[in-house]
Amino acid sequence: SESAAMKFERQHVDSDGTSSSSSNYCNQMMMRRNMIQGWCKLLNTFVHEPLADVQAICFQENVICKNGQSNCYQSSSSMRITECQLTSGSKYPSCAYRTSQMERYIIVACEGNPYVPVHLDASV
Ligand SMILES: Nc1ncnc2c1ncn2[C@@H]1O[C@H](C(=O)NS(=O)(=O)C[C@H]2[C@@H](O)[C@H](n3ccc(=O)[nH]c3=O)O[C@@H]2CO)[C@@H](O)[C@H]1O
Repeated sequence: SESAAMKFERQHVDSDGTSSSSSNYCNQMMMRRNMIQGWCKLLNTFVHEPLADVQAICFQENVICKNGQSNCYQSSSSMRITECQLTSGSKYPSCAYRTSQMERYIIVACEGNPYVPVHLDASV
């Protein structure tokens, strides 16, 4: 089955994707990355940086996670991201997203050996 690290990459890493201004980016990507499974995910961030740069965050600034755990890390530089936010009129299985391209510091939770991102906590 899919590891937590692989799930993180599927859900959050789109290195080649430009933070495309196409308003359809999120509608396409949420489907393509299999995130419309049973319900419409409220919010999902895609990061447009090389995988190695995203993995390196696990060795950057240690911060407290939203859930109180201490295995979260904030990127030391801002990153190109696209935020996909569910629109109010959405009804599963037709999940419609608003596509917002941004530059943000991202906060990930890391686990395992090798110590890699397993969860995207927030962007600031
Ligand atoms: N400290 C930890 N250490 C290790 N693991 C930890 C830790 N914390 C959680 N997990 C695990 O991660 C798994 C998971 O899916 N968590 S999730 O909160 O639902 C993911 C959020 C994120 O996908 C998305 N979101 C959110 C904000 C944003 O800016 N961008 C954005 O995309 O929304 C989702 C809901 O918020 C779950 O198995 C949980 O146990």
